[in-house]
Amino acid sequence: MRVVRGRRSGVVIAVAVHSTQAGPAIGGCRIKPYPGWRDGVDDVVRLARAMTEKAALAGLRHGGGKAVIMDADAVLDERHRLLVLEDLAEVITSLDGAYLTGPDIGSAPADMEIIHRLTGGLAFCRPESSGGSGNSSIATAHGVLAALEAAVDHVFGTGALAGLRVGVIGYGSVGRLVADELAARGCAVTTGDLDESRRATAEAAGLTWSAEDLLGEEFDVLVPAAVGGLLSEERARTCRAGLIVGPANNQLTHDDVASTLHERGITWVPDVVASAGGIIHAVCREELGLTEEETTPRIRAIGTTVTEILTGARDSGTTPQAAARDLAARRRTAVPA
Ligand SMILES: NC(=O)c1ccc[n+]([C@@H]2O[C@H](COP(=O)([O-])OP(=O)(O)OC[C@H]3O[C@@H](n4cnc5c(N)ncnc54)[C@H](O)[C@@H]3O)[C@@H](O)[C@H]2O)c1
Repeated sequence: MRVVRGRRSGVVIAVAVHSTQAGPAIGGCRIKPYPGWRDGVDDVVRLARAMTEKAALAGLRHGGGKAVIMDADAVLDERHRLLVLEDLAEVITSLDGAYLTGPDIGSAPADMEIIHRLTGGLAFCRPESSGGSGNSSIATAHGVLAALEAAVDHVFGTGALAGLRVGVIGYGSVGRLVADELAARGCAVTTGDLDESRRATAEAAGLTWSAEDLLGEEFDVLVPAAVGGLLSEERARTCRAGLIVGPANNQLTHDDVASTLHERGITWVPDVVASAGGIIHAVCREELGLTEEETTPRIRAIGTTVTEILTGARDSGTTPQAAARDLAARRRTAVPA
């Protein structure tokens, strides 16, 4: 773990490397404000740990890591942003290849191009025009859909999506792709976003827009596609969805929430599985040199992993979270594909 105040930017940067057992740690760079630097450090540690599980479950030769840039107001002008990226690149370089970064909340492929250049290649998801795999949202959405199809099959005993009532929390880059695709497949999709300006696009795609708290509404499937930490103990006790599966990282405020959901008969697919499409795409395209056609089945395999986790949880009477951790540990010690 490195926590520094950037000598150029003055901004606090934390980089956590949780594991390099399977290979270099991989995980995005988050730029957002935190109440205090300790909150940012707590966040980076949780996120890095989740990345280790995500990489193991995805069968990647990587461990988990994460970077957070604790920008006071999360608005960096171009000049300041460059100074921050130079400071981050310096930290990444000092880790001697143990950590590879990528985009996350607040950072983008253009930032990765700069870090890639400054670190001699230690960043994923540069723009396609620069030889990278670009924005990961499409691949992440494909992975969520693969996870959702498998989970629907497991929970409702049918792979048919048409007619399901689905709530999508957050109509951003990934949420929009997932919501629109589900609507196109005949689901009754309700979505909502703090950003009301997205409403017209959603309604044009045939979705129902809701300003209500979707966690309290009745759905067959709930897709958390906004920020992490929406599922607290209290919300888990009142949630009325049959199945929860979505891309938001670190959806649970605490591990115990997984037990509460389980006891209430709500199937929760761990986000470390459902959100892995983007990272699988980046590694397959940029590191393994696979084509899009060769990469797609690797993303679709998220569905097989979901089935394995949910079946394992049912057979052993544990939560999907416990089953996912167990499977991640087994895959980490096996030789990854
Ligand atoms: N983009 C990827 O490839 C990727 C990969 C893995 C995980 N994720 C995770 O998936 C989630 C969505 O990612 P994204 O790239 O679509 O982000 P995004 O910023 O494009 O979209 C998130 C949307 O959620 C909205 N939002 C925030 N808080 C909300 C709330 N409380 N209620 C309703 N809406 C709210 C925002 O206004 C925004 O429109 C994030 O948690 C992200 O960390 C994304």
